[in-house]
Amino acid sequence: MNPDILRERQNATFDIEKLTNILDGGAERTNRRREIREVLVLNDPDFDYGTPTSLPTMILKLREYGISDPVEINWYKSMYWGTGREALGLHYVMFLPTLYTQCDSEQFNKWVPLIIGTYAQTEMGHGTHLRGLETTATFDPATQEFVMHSPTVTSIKWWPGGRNPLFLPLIFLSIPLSASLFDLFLSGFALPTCSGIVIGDIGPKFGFDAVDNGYLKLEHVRIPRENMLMKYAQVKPDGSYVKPLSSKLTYGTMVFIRSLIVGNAGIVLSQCCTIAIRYSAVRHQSEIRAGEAEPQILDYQTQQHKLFPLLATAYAFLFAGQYMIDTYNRISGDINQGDLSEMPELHALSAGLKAFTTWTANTGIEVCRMSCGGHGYSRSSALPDIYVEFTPSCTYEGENTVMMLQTARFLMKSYRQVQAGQQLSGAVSYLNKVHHRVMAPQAVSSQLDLNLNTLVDLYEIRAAMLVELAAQSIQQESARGKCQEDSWNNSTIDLVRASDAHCHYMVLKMFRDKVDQIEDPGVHSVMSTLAHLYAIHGMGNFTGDFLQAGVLTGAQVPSVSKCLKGLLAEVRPSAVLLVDAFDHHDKMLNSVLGRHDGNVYEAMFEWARSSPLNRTEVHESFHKHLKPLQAKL
Ligand SMILES: CCCCC/C=C/C(=O)SCCNC(=O)CCNC(=O)[C@H](O)C(C)(C)COP(=O)(O)OP(=O)(O)OC[C@H]1O[C@@H](n2cnc3c(N)ncnc32)[C@H](O)[C@@H]1OP(=O)(O)O
Ligand SMILES: Cc1cc2nc3c(=O)[nH]c(=O)nc-3n(C[C@H](O)[C@H](O)[C@H](O)COP(=O)(O)OP(=O)(O)OC[C@H]3O[C@@H](n4cnc5c(N)ncnc54)[C@H](O)[C@@H]3O)c2cc1C
Repeated sequence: MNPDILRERQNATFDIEKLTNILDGGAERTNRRREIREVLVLNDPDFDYGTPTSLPTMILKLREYGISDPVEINWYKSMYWGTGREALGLHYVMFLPTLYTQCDSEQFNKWVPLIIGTYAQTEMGHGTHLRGLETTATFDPATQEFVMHSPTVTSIKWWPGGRNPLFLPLIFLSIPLSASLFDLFLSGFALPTCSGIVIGDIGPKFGFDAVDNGYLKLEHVRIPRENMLMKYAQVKPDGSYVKPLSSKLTYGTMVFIRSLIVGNAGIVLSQCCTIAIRYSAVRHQSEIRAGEAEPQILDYQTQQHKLFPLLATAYAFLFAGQYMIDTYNRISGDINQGDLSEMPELHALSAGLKAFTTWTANTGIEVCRMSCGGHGYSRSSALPDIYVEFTPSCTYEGENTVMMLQTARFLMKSYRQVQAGQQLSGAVSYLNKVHHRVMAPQAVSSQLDLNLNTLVDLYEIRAAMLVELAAQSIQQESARGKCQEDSWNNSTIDLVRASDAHCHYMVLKMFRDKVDQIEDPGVHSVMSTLAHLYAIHGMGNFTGDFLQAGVLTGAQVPSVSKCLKGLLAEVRPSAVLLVDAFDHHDKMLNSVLGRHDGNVYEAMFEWARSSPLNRTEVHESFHKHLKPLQAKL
């Protein structure tokens, strides 16, 4: 083991295993995760690490081992495929959940055990604006069929992931907005040459190469009436339409995956922090004091400033992900029972946190890559691949700006309710204080109060102020004679800013609440330091907001920076131990720089030597191109 990394692991001030257990949701979950990793994957003789041919093996193994819990499936898949994607991701996170939530019982029993599918909602002309989808589904009572049709070039279904040559069944969204199981295979359309079906691949993408994203054009294709997913809405044999309790129930799968994405952003950021911080512990470069040995780059304050706030953010997002999925499970359970009262709040929270966490993690991955210098740009670091696979999460499952505006819609509605004298509950209850002006700037002392609860309060006041400013912008636009829609559009910068601040406050509050639950003194101390770092770093990035909210004075601004530097120094001794607690296996990280043993250079040389370009002493291109050219010169 590299001596630097060995030294970093001495003198631990907290129990790493206990922190890993907290991240997993308990010691039993840690043990189960490791059992899946060590026994069911790494020590499985059939395991052929992450190669496409092993996809069928993985599916059969999941069935052989009886793994059906979504979290355990994710543990198995992430071990099997490492940081890469695999073609069936969409099947597990969108196709199956749609069948689980939108099929009636007869359809569920008929389809769920049998098929693998994809999710075809986006069209060439519309991905965000679902009410603008153009594909039509026209019911023909004479034949009890829907006639599916793509009337325009912009209505061609575009992007469905995992459209394999066998034509996966599709969850298909069409106008009137309803979901149907469009099963090319089971409906007898087994080949693209069938009349009415034009299908293909949309071509090379930025990344996401393990997933074949396709297109599908339909020309008056008929499918049985029974293929419409009829749990919430039905078309009866006589053609009468039974409306769902809410038209937004069809959007349920997107809310589910957005809720999952929050925790995934934390996982991806934790992977990148593991790689960058371990590498920074073994990389020596330049000098701090003339004539002394080159220091570990982790001892540079700028390197700590790049990585430690991201480390704190990774923990914050992992805890936010736990909160988000627990909230999703609770509210979707109520929805299943017909209680839709918290559906708007679930939508607003999942939409906002999905955007907030993916934007932050997306930027953070690049900071981690650049903090590793040239070796960060090598594929051996795994960082370029992680970035390429993660970055579309800012676009898919709800484009981030649009998601922030959905949250803003909920915040504005809540603000108007408070103005009308209503008492709010839930995540926006802090807006109650706006009405009673309790949000007035606190008499701030000359010293910054670093109590975590006080910091949460300051973020709450910042969010409330920005919500009020956005509402006032809309009111001012209306006062200038603008219609409601133009008043909204002319305030969308303020609205996104308010949603971002609301999400920032929510994430910090979740982090503080999680720290409060930690009983082990050592773990509580180090997590409290990270939560402080997350809060102070955000205050440094958005100082203007806190000044504008009257909760920070100009005289206090230097103390924010001073406090930040102190917290960086406080984290330094525990940095490697804190990424060890994420418990990412080398095989899954697949990163020369992030190895647990820190033996980067030897591994990098071996990795380079294995490059295809090094298979022969002289590359064949010399003999094929250069040598003949030399002969002519
Ligand atoms: C392994 C991972 C692989 C991932 C591969 C990627 C797959 C994909 O990307 S699948 C396709 C994903 N596509 C999307 O996410 C589409 C995004 N667009 C939408 O969700 C919607 O178009 C919208 C929410 C942006 C707008 O919907 P719309 O029907 O136009 O609603 P309005 O904006 O007019 O708002 C009306 C009203 O409805 C409420 N609402 C909207 N969505 C939901 C929801 N999901 N749940 C509950 N309520 C919802 C909205 O809040 C409004 O309420 P009020 O303000 O009370 O009127
Ligand atoms: C890797 C990948 C995989 C995908 N897989 C699938 C899949 O399996 N199935 C599927 O159905 N789809 C899939 N998609 C499509 C994805 O869901 C859409 O791309 C996404 O919903 C964004 O919609 P859009 O592409 O129409 O972008 P647009 O909405 O056209 O966004 C373009 C710009 O317009 C802005 N904009 C749009 N509306 C507003 C507004 N109201 N206010 C302010 N600004 C606005 C956006 O902020 C953005 O800056 C995938 C996409 C990617 C990248």
